[in-house]
Amino acid sequence: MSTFATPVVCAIIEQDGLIMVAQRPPGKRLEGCWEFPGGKIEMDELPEEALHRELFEELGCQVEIIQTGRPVSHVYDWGSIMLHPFRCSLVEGSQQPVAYEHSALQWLPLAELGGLELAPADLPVLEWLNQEAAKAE
Ligand SMILES: Nc1nc2c([nH]c(=O)n2[C@H]2C[C@H](O)[C@@H](COP(=O)(O)OP(=O)(O)OP(=O)(O)O)O2)c(=O)[nH]1
Repeated sequence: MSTFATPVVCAIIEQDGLIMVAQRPPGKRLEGCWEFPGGKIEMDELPEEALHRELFEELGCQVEIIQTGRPVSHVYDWGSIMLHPFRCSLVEGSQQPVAYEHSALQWLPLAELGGLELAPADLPVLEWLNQEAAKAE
């Protein structure tokens, strides 16, 4: 197995106090798990560029970045990823997200995300979101 960690971006899209999560489709790794939409960063692409590209491809929406999180690494049995999380909001006039590539989308309060079967790499991201929410109180 390569020791190179595949760089991945993900967006925590927030709207009206809710967060969007997307369900990974059948036939893909982590099938049925919930994730924050995004995907692999391509060669010669900045994380922010990958984020905008992936969200437009997967959901048809445009976002602006509210806050950049610290990248988290996770080792799966098929390899490692380095996940770059971004808190985002939809830009004014953007299409609402549509599940072009996911099985389902749902908007949930932060407190309910812990009850989902999230992709394991997303647990430290959830921890970060909880820390930021506690700071904002
Ligand atoms: N987009 C996204 N991917 C995540 C998250 N958490 C997590 O472990 N991943 C993993 C799943 C995939 O292995 C990889 C992202 O790959 P991808 O979404 O671009 O493409 P893919 O499903 O075809 O990936 P793969 O089957 O080749 O691993 O990162 C997350 O919150 N969002």
